[in-house]
Amino acid sequence: MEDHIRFDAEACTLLLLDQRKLPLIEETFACRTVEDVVFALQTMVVRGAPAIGVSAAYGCRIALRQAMAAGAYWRNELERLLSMLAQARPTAVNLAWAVGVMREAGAGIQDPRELGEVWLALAMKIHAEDIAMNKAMGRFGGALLADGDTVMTHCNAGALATAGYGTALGVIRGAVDMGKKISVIANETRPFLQGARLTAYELHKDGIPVTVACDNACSLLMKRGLVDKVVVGADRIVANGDVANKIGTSGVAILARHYGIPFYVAAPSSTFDLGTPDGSLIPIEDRTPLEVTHVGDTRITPEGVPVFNYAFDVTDHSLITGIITERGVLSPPYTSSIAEIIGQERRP
Ligand SMILES: CSC[C@H]1O[C@H](OP(=O)(O)O)[C@H](O)[C@@H]1O
Repeated sequence: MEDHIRFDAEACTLLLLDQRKLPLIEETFACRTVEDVVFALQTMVVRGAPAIGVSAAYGCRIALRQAMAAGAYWRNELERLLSMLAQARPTAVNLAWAVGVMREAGAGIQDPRELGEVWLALAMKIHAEDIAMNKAMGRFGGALLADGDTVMTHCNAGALATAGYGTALGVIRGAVDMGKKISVIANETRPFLQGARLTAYELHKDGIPVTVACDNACSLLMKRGLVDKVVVGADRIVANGDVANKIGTSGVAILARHYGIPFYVAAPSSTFDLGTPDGSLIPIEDRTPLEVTHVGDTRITPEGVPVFNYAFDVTDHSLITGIITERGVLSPPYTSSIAEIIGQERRP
């Protein structure tokens, strides 16, 4: 599934597999303007921290084409569009990282045509490198899984959340590629159901045994010894190893610690934010109530009753057995292992 994000350079159009409609409908959503890209990010046509970063990189190229219409003022218009893009979703650091990398590469280039060529090449490099990083994570992480393991995941950290192959699901795929028999329990992950709809879709297509579980079955499944390890993705990992990920992740981590089950996080270096010292400072996206009050078009809560819909939570670094990256597996104390292995160098 390495083609769910495509860029038509001639039409300067980003083509996305519409993840809102999976698994029942496979449909492409075309982004011809920055507004289209922002809409796709905010409504989760495309979602998942690395996939958001790759899409934003192509979004910068679209912003340049759009800004050219402003004539002599194209730089001002470009900056307005880039700022709009960078603010589309607040928690996944990959979005700001990708726009920042593009801005840095374009600094000092006066000719918009030259800038367009540089940005297209860089966006394609970010895209290709994400797949390569996923496969490296698969090798490092796959070695941590034992033949016959049942691994619990939360949300979707697969090919659909990245440029292809996946972070947490990349670890699963890496172990399978090593000849290990791995089964997966995919937490459905209310309210957007990334686990039930997207992880199950990906793994079933790959022929990897997957069972969907209600989010609130987690403790029972662990207590009954049905979970050997947990592997999840991340949206932002900060300097002390605290991890922002899909809402519910911290609860899974607390239960895993209670039941003595190893809890791993898989993420590329582009998901690290060394400028933020701890997880209390990570912005948590607060999404539309409609995702909670409705299932599809059907209302399930009474009119007038408020709901919480925080999209992420923060797992304390003390609950994490290891952080799997494309540069190796980080072990506690994370403040030093992150500084040593990830460091400041996170450029593609
Ligand atoms: C490859 S990790 C992706 C990460 O992003 C997901 O959030 P969302 O579906 O809202 O973009 C989830 O937290 C995943 O772990």
